[in-house]
Amino acid sequence: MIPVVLVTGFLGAGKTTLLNHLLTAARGTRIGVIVNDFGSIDVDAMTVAGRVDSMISLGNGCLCCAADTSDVDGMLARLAEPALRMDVIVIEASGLADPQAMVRLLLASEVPNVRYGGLVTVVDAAGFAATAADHPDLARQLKLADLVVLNKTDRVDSTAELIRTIRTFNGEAPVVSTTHGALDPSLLFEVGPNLPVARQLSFDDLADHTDHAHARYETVSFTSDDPMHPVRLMEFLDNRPAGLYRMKGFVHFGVPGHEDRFGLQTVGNYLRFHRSPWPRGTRPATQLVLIGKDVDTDQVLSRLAACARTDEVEQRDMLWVTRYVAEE
Ligand SMILES: Nc1nc2c(ncn2[C@@H]2O[C@H](COP(=O)(O)OP(=O)(O)OP(=O)(O)O)[C@@H](O)[C@H]2O)c(=O)[nH]1
Repeated sequence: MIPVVLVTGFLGAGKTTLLNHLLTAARGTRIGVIVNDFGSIDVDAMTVAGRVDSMISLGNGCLCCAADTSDVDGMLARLAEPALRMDVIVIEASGLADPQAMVRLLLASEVPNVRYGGLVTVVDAAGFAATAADHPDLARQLKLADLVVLNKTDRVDSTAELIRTIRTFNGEAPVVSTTHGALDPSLLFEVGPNLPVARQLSFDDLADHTDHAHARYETVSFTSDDPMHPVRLMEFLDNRPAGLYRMKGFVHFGVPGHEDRFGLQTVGNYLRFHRSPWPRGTRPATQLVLIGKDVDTDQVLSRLAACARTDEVEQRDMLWVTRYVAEE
């Protein structure tokens, strides 16, 4: 029986980072991955690709909104195909997905050689207080968790109080602190002999979900083949609308000496670029996914379009960007 581990967590908590870590740290384990990304550009899938044995992307879909079990079973059956010799299947839920609905789908699966392997909830230690106050869905993700990963602990002074608060939502699940999702894979699946036993859901847990979080958020994608102007893009980023909770993707500046691909991540006020070469065969282009609440998407898209380069760019203009480039 192949365990199916569900990874959930609020937007930007570090689910993809955790998944990438698992894929790297458990190289000997064959991990099948289902990525449930929002937006028409599958940025997470692009980041994950290349490191994964087998991956299915839901593209624009949402697992918890899947019409019926057969959709989910179709994906699980593909990954559980004996020829693939999978040891574990990990599903990265979108930050907005309803874990309860997803757990229910997995428990109802009729694929004979898979079993539900538990729910992991990733929490952003730095953003926890603000997120918990605004988003009741986080409470639900915590309540159902079999394991809580308290991530981004490098961004807080102490975790003791946070762990106490998490315990008020879920007194049973272990809380493991991590930075950059560096969780020991054996906590999730069989690297050693001990398998985690998923918690049984109560009747109440299985009740229908009503206030589905998606409705309150909007996702919009921006793409442009024209290189972006570093100063104008940074002006946009410095003044991004308050409700624009999350941005991720890749930016093409094409400035001499800076022709690389600039991966962009924003979570709340946090902003970082990661620099890397464009994968061979890819045409440089800017591709961004923006997720927000009460954001005027037309205005955001036209503001971004206005950041495309029409006039000359000095090499030193890139300094506005490079101060946000993360040290690898
Ligand atoms: N400082 C710090 N940054 C982190 C840590 N873990 C992840 N990040 C950064 O946080 C940002 C979001 O991480 P992701 O792994 O993409 O988060 P996610 O939960 O998959 O995001 P969504 O799929 O949009 O919900 C990225 O810029 C990561 O590099 C950490 O432990 N410390």
